[in-house]
Amino acid sequence: MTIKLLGIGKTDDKTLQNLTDVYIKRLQFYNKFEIELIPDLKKVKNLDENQQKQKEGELILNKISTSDFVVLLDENGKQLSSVGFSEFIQKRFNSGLKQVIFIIGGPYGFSEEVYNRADTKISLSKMTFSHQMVRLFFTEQLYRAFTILKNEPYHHR
Ligand SMILES: C[S@@+](CC[C@H](N)C(=O)[O-])C[C@H]1O[C@@H](n2cnc3c(N)ncnc32)[C@H](O)[C@@H]1O
Repeated sequence: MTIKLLGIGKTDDKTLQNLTDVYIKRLQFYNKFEIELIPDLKKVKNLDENQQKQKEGELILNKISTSDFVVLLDENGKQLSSVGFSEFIQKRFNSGLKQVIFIIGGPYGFSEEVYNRADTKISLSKMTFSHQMVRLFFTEQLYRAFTILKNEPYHHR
């Protein structure tokens, strides 16, 4: 099963990118993990909030296959412990899926169409983080989940 993280816009902060890269690299030992970044929309100043969400939503939906299990990272989603998240990942493996795709929204979140396509929503906190922070926090939590599933001494319960 491939695990993909889909986001919008590149990370312009080198420090955050370098930290995220540490976990991306570590994840390769456990599973096929890919990050795909949709380029930022051009001329966003001419778009209102809804138009931007709509356009980003179309780009996101174009990247999803019918067989994908789609998880939105959303502050209003379900909150899980790290052990709970590792169980969530294990359940996806057990279902024999080809790909699970986690999606980080744009500055205003997701369009209705993207919400409708989603299989579930997961929150990393009730607080709102920047999309670049979410890339780092998510990759670390996914790495942690694999170490929990493998009984490795990274996570202390
Ligand atoms: C700047 S936030 C957008 C916030 C916006 N208020 C919204 O309605 O989603 C950009 C993206 O980062 C992700 N994000 C931010 N905080 C999060 C959290 N606490 N848990 C999960 N994802 C989060 C979401 O994917 C969100 O769409």
